[in-house]
Amino acid sequence: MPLDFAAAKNIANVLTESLPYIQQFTGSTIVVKYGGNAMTDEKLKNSFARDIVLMKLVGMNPVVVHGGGPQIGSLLERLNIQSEFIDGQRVTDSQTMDVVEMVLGGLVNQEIVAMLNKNGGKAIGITGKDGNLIRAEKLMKKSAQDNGNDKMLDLGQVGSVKSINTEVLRMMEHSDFIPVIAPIGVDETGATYNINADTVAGEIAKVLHAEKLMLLTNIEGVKNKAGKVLTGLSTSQVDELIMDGTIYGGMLPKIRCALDAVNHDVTSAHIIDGRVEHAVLLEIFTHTGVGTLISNSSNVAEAAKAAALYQSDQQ
Ligand SMILES: Nc1ncnc2c1ncn2[C@@H]1O[C@H](COP(=O)(O)OP(=O)(O)O)[C@@H](O)[C@H]1O
Ligand SMILES: CC(=O)N[C@@H](CCC(=O)OP(=O)(O)O)C(=O)O
Repeated sequence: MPLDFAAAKNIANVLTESLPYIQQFTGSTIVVKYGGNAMTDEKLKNSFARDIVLMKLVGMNPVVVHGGGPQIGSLLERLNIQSEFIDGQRVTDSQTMDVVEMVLGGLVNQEIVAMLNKNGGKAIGITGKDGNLIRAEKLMKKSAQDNGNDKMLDLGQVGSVKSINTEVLRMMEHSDFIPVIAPIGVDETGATYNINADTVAGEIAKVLHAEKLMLLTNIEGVKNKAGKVLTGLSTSQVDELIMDGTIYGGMLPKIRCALDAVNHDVTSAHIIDGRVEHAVLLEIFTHTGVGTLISNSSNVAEAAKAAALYQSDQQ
């Protein structure tokens, strides 16, 4: 078959565009929260796996943290166990905790490991219990005021992250292994906790001083009032969008964890559309990316990029 010069030139252009990013990010830690459609659609699953394996091959240090809310929901339904959410957190009694642990620590975690390995990676699945990776404590949630007093809601075995033991992750950083982490924590007594996956990804990115935190979701990115995707946001712009109600619901915990990360040594956080094939690679290796970049204004280079993107979005 004769060489298609136009197609070949296109491939060469893409490869050259990625070169400065490969040089910039070699040796960097990139924490990726994997969830949504990217985790259920067969084509997207493989494209995600190839992206992560390629990142490792070119010298980056990808750390995968996964969700699995819909998968937990469907097993609970099959078992006829009712499930309730308060502010995006699943109320978790001990029966529900067993299902959460089975689904996140077993089925979902091992499926991702197998998928990465099938695509040439060396993934290792762990939960927050392994090597005491995630020390958790019980999360008590404040509800709206009740007769002027704060009412505390008991969410059962839902946890917040108390500390992360980076030892096991640091070991993998200097090897071919790719960690795949299920968001389950443990306390000093050995009690198990169910933790929101975005929160775990953010906390891990913070302690590893990651270059990037990438949160895959099922929407194009953070949108403005008119429904247009905002490709770049600084922390002060995010505050404004929360105050005026443009960011609400499920996007709130995501943006809060992205903000917290960039305020604690993570260079940038990205909320990206996991429905796009190769979303992770496109975000890292191209000039434009495929979602919303959030950066701390004290990081001059990233903030300038975010501000420029925000300006062009407003036009
Ligand atoms: N400003 C905004 N831009 C984009 N999505 C928003 C915004 N504010 C609220 N949302 C909502 O947040 C949702 C994403 O959160 P969620 O569904 O909980 O994500 P995931 O399931 O990936 O964790 C979007 O589908 C959208 O309905
Ligand atoms: C406390 C809590 O709500 N935990 C989540 C953990 C999984 C998760 O976060 O999955 P997604 O990212 O797919 O939503 C849950 O039980 O669904």
